[in-house]
Order: sequence, then structure tokens, then C-alpha cells
Amino acid sequence: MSLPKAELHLHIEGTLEPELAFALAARNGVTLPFADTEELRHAYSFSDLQSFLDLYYALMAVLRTEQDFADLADAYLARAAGQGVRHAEIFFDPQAHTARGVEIGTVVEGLSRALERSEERYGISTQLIMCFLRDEPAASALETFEAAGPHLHRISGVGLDSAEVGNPPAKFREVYELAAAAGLRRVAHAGEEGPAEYIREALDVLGVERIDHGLRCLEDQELVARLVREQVPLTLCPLSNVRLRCIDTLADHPLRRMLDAGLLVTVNSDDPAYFGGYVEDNFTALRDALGLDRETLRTLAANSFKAAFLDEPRRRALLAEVAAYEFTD
Ligand SMILES: Nc1ncnc2[nH]cnc12
Ligand SMILES: [Zn+2]
Repeated sequence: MSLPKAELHLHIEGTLEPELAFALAARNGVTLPFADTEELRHAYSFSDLQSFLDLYYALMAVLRTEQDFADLADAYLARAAGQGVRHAEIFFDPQAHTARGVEIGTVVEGLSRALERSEERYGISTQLIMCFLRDEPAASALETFEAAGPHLHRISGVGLDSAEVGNPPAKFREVYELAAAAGLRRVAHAGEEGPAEYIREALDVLGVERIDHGLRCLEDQELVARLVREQVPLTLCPLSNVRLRCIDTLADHPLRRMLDAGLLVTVNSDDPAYFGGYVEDNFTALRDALGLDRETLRTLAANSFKAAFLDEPRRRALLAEVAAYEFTD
């Protein structure tokens, strides 16, 4: 049995494994520009965020029907269950699908079909977070929010992702105001490739409750002090950071320094099909690279539940499971 944990930074489209991509391509009559899964896997070598995003968006061509989205989410949940995940807050990118002629209702209803059965099947509670693509115009985010209107009862929050540099959080002030008025939770990617200033802007202008990545906060000690004081959760993704060359090697990852500074950090997988591991693989790789002891791993698991948008009884129950967990390896 694995250490119980929440996954708070997971793009469902980033869980599309090569085998499922080819199966969906065959089902939908889509031709992929790769001969087979092995050739596709060879393309998983990235120089930066954009080089990954190019492949990530291209492969989405195979996702067309509600059943495709349900199959994608179910495959993720089955794997997550094997990695100790007890709660998952799942990102999706509606504009990447509507731009291809797939309606937002197809995406949300398809994902929800799998999510609705997740507690019963896998013991994983779930929420959906709708992300806006920050390299698209603000008007497109507003249109997306409007199109999501009939499905908002299935969506817990909004997020901001895609190419960060040159697309500051403030560009999305209006749509975040609408989301807040609709009672949605707010998060945003900031400080992955972009500067520390974007983290401050996400907090001050968008009113976010969590920062996705946030790695570059370390360049601004005043900001670090604020994140510690306000206990703003940071959803770190260590294997992603190495694959997208935000850091050179896992041994260089500042996670331990961040914990020691008092930051509320969590460990997540981002796009596990592309970055070489799901969430527990991230825990294990960090443990091995940084020499983390069991109590530090327990702290990281507890942080994931502290940072989650859970109701208090379930948060308490899951924190109790973490406290009682007995390591066997
Ligand atoms: N790591 C990441 N950063 C920004 N946008 C993303 N979309 C999917 N993964 C992402
Ligand atoms: Zn991400």
C-alpha cells in the first residue's frame, strides 16, 4: 500500500499514454504523424515548455467523443489509485478542444462520466479545474467561461496554463473576476518559466488560492516570506521541471530548501505520460535524489491534503490516514 496523497497539479490531457493515443486514433480514424508507440515515445525529449506543448496539443487530435474523454480519465484514475492517490483535482484545457471543433460539453460530460464513478471504483474523490490557455487572447478565455456556463455545476475552479513567458496573469483579470463571482476556486500556473513577479500578480490581481509550480519564487525573498506567512500552497512537479529543463537534474531540485523555508509545498505529476512518472514516481524519485526521509515524505503527503479544496471532514479523515500510515520500504 502506498502513502495516501492528493494530486493537485495534473493535466488530464497530459495523461494520454502512447498506447491509448494509438487506440483512440484507430477508433476515430485519425492518422498520427508517428509510426507506432515506440516512435512516439522517442519524441518525448523536450528543450523547454513550448517544445512539450507543441506535441501535447498535437496529440489531442485523437480525443473526439465523450467516451474518449471518459476513457482518458478512467485510465488516469486507475493508475493514480495504484499510486496512493485518494483525492485528485484535475485540470483540463477546453480551448485546446473547442479550437478543433470538439464542444466543451463533450469534454466536461465525458470527463465527468469517469469522475462520477471514481470514489466507488478507486476510492478517489475528484474535482475538475478548467484552465484557460494564457497564450490565447483574454477574449477567448471569456468566451470559454461563457460556453462552460451550463456545465459549471461540474467544475470546482479555474486555472491558467500554457506558454507562460509574455503572458502575465493580469491579462486574465476579468475572467477570474467572473469565476470568483460564480463561486469557483482559483489557481494559476506562475513561476514555472516566468518570473517571480507573475506569482505576485496571480495572487494580487487574480486572487488565486494556490500557485501551480511557483519554483521561481526563490528569486524573490520578500515574496518567499509572504508565501510562508500566508501559507500559499505551491504545487511542485519535480519530474516535469527536469524534463522541461527548468532545473538540470533532480538532485538540484530546491524542494528541501523550500520545505526548510516553511513553504507549503506539494508534489505532483503535471503531465505524467510525457515526463516519465505519475505522482508516487515523483515522490520516489525525489526521495532517492534528495535523500528524503520518511517523515519528510509524510509531511509532503499531509501538505497535499492541507492544500486541497476538500471539505473539512474528508480533509481530517485523510490527514489521519497519513498520520497512521506505516512505511514498509
Ligand atoms: N507544465 C505546464 N505548464 C504550462 N502549461 C501546461 N499545460 C500542460 N502542462 C503544462
Ligand atoms: Zn501544469
